[in-house]
Amino acid sequence: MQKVFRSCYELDRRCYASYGLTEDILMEHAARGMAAYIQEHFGQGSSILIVSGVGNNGADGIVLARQLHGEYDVRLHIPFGVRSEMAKLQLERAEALGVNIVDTMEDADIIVDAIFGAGLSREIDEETQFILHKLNSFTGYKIACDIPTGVGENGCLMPMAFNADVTITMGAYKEALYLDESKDNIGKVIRVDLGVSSKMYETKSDTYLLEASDIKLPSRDSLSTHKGSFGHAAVFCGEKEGAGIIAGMAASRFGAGLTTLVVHEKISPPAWLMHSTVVPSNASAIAIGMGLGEHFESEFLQQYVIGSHLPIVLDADSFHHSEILSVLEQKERDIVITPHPKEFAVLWEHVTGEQISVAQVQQNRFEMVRKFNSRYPHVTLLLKGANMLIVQEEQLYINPLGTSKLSKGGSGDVLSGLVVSLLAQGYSGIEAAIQGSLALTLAAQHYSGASYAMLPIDLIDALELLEGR
Ligand SMILES: NC(=O)C1=CN([C@@H]2O[C@H](COP(=O)(O)OP(=O)(O)OC[C@H]3O[C@@H](n4cnc5c(N)ncnc54)[C@H](O)[C@@H]3O)[C@@H](O)[C@H]2O)[C@@H](O)CC1
Repeated sequence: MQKVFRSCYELDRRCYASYGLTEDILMEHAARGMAAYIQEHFGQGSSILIVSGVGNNGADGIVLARQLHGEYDVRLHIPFGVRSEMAKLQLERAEALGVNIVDTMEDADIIVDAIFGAGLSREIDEETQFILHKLNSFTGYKIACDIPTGVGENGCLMPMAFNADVTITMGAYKEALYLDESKDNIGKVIRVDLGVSSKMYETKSDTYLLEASDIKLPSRDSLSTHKGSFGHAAVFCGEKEGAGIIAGMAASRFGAGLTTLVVHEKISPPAWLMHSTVVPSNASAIAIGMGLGEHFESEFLQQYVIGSHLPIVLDADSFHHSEILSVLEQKERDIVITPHPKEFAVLWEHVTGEQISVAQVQQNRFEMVRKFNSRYPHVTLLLKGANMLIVQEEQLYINPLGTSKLSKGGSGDVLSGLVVSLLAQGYSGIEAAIQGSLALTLAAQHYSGASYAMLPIDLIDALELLEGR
């Protein structure tokens, strides 16, 4: 798990004030990080086009040009001149060394975008957009310095951006790198140190980036166990029964000792899932909403969902049921909610009366989940998306490991099943959401078929592969 920050300017300032470092030292390390990546992945003599802007992001690019000059075929393009003191100083040094400064941009083995980074504060103008379109059309491997040009401080496109294969980010991970809208522009993210280790550079943060190594799979280490040792997940199966069945299968496959589908009428689930018209008395967690429709009577929901004290996962149709949403007020209960952006907009209107569009949710994902959390801090919210956001008690976790293989009906039902399974096995709400989301994304990564072909059952099967990875 890594810390994530909204901005690194304060962290840079601390390096100067507390550690006696200078901008020059930090910048030398920023460029060194990019140079090391290039030296590791590309042979000497490869051509590199570096496009530098007016400020310190541009200065990083100029330093990189100096560091690689002589070893690589470096071409430095500075379309708008230089403005910051550091950029001026770095340009003087590069010129003294004889770095090749070019007036035009041509394709190269490596394209480095150092036009705007953390300082981008408004939409980029047409000339910059023209440059970016040209850079994006080149075939060379694309590296963004710190943050791709055109990605704003909250991660939104302003209005378009450099399409990086890799973003080499300076000092610490930034929130701007994890908005769904710009995921394709960011590419892979690599963080580099700026002259002190990340432990010394970083301060406190309430936002974390989840990594594959954070997964903690359900433990079956003890030998003296029976099915009752691993909890009993009760999964409501509504009008579209397939959704509940998928969730039930995922719950069972992810370790729940018993899984029961709570049904209204007879269905034909797989033989290894039980079904019942009531929530079993020994259930240890429930999940409701997947394909629910209007299947269950109010009194039934009152008795088995709202009146229950069991840990609960609310998904899908739950967000359209104001009576089910009364569960959110229950502070003594582990509650995990797993809306996708459209469901979040519906939920938001229920809880605030304020109408918001899906686009508004998507452009303000971090802000929206924090606002929700300030109303319901005890509830674990998992906002689905290309980068899932999980929040509870002011702690926010980003799961960036999702893949487009998951963009298919049924993936969300699998997620609900994973989370209820973990709740049933005794995980807290926040741990169940974190671990369920990690298991989902890692299982998808393990699926080795074509990216368009994965079915929910493949995802459930891939859960088997997580142990011992
Ligand atoms: N201590 C430092 O200052 C360090 C800076 N570093 C680099 O410096 C970058 C930040 O540098 P800056 O703060 O100079 O910012 P940028 O270089 O990202 O932007 C330069 C300036 O452009 C102007 N600007 C903003 N939006 C614009 C727009 N749409 N059109 C035209 N002009 C616009 C702003 O005045 C901004 O300060 C980081 O991303 C990182 O790459 C790193 O070298 C680490 C150390």
